[in-house]
Amino acid sequence: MLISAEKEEILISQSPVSSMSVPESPQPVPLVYTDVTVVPEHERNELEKSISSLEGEVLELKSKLKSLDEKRKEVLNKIIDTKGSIRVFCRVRPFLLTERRPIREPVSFGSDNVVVRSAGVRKEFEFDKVFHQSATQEDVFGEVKPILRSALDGHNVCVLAYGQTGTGKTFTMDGTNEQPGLAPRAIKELFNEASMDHTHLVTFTMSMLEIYMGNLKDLLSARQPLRFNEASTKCNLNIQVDSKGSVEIEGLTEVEVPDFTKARWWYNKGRRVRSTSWTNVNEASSRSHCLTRITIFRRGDGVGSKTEVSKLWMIDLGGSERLLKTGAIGQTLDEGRAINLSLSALGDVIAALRRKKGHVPYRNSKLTQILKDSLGTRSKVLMLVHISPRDEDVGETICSLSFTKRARAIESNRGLTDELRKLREKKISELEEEMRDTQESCKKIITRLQEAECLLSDNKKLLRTTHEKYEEDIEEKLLSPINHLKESDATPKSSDKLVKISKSSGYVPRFMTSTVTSRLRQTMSEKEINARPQSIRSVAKTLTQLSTSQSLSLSDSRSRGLLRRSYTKPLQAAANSGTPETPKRDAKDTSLQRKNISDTPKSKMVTSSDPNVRAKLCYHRRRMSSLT
Ligand SMILES: Nc1ncnc2c1ncn2[C@@H]1O[C@H](COP(=O)(O)OP(=O)(O)OP(=O)(O)O)[C@@H](O)[C@H]1O
Repeated sequence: MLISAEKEEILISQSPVSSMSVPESPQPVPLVYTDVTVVPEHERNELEKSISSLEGEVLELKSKLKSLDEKRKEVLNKIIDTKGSIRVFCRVRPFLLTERRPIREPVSFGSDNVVVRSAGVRKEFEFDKVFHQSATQEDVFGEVKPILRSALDGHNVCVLAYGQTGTGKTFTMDGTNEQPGLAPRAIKELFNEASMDHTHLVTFTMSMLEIYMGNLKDLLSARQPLRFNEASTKCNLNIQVDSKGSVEIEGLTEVEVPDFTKARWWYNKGRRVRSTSWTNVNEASSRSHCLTRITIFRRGDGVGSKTEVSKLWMIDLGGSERLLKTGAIGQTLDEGRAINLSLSALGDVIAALRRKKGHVPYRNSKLTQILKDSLGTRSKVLMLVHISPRDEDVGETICSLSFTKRARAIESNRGLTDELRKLREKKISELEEEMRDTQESCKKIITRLQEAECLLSDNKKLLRTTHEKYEEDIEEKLLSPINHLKESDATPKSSDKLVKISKSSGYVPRFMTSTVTSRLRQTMSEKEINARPQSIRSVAKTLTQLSTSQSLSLSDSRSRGLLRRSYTKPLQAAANSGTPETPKRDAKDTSLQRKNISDTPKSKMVTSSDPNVRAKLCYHRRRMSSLT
């Protein structure tokens, strides 16, 4: 926004101040030169009006956005509940380069079912979604994304990777640098979504831990033990449940993650610690469960808004091998038992929740104790079961698939009649349509909100810049009358531009009419005059104040009277009394006042610090040389 500036100069006829007295009216009034910054009052008013209307618009848009956000939340929740708040996906690992592909593959699959053939027996398992061997990390993440939105909406969310060793759990959760997995993608998505939330302030913290043989190990702790069984304050952490049922792990490191880069850094650190500790004990990572927790703090931007806290757990579970088949003994057997116990406890909890059974056996393992508040009724659970395509792994594959069968959130499609299935699909697609519409409306409002906020901030900056500069100048002049007068001294000489004002004509140009600030200064000067300052210095100050008032109406007899009084009384009093009340410097001040100021005023350009605003403002130098 450009504020137009006017350059106006006035010449007011004068009689020199050297006489130390002001003759009675209609004698000439002392010469006063001034240099003031003018932000025309009407423009300032317009700016203030625009700011207040923008503020109103921003408030209105935010409230619309809030109600749309509530609607979006509700619709998403319905979609997730209709699909099932505990969903189970299956991912089939492709054959590795080192693996021999059998002539007749034991595992075949459709979009939501897997069929396993073994020793002439055919077993079919249904899932919410099956990811084929060719499915990319992007495809998998696409299905997980809606549940992340749920986490940001305040629900606790749990994403678990389950399966036999070597079936791709870590590949799905962590991925590689070229093909990042669910965890880094999810973290990135959370930051993305948070940055687009205009009604809440969203912040995140991160924790990582490992469960090995029933012990908890803090993966982000500054001090890491070399071995798992080594004494460490960060091993064997205690699990606490507060009165609201919220689970907390005592002493677990929780780091603030302000952005994705920092979050990724911590995540990689935790993964490194995990692999290092496992190298040291010479074991494979499948012997432990690795848990990553992102805690989400979501606070509304209104005064007194509460902070909602929710958790997103991303868990790479230990391998679900059958102990008899592996022929494990000693520590390996113990580890296998511990893993199987906790996996079986997890299966029991999920099955109890699915059946909506009164008692849910959370206490049977550390894993289920930790996840108690994230597997419950208000939570969303996503289990990704991984299977191998190999002939040799058929037994393990059937075991894994049977485990997840228990965990299915909704009645399997097989249990539904065709009609019910169609109805369910129709409902989901209607809800998804509603969701798209709501999101579209949200986007439009966000765009307008961003524009309004940007304009508002520009206008505020502009108002502040001009106002501050103006106030600064006034302050400077009030504090330093000598400097001001010196500056006036340098007033340029372009007399041809000067405007003569006749006192008798009563004509006052528009720019001389009072503004808010000038009235303020006038009041200040009046106060000072009324206080009858005794020193010349005070007189000089008063004069300066009067002179800086760019719009003091000189046709006003009161103003002229003030000018006269301010010049005569204190000076005369000083002269009459003969008291050397006036210090040398003050005498100099007076002589400075007497100086004829004749330089041409320079119009300064003030540009807002914001390059978008670029408002040019002229500083108006006004000359009040004489009153005729
Ligand atoms: N979908 C896939 N596409 C390509 N390679 C895969 C895929 N899934 C797994 N792999 C590869 O298979 C191997 C084993 O995968 P991964 O280590 O992720 O299995 P895991 O189930 O986590 O094993 P463990 O339980 O021992 O940790 C890795 O070399 C991985 O790169």
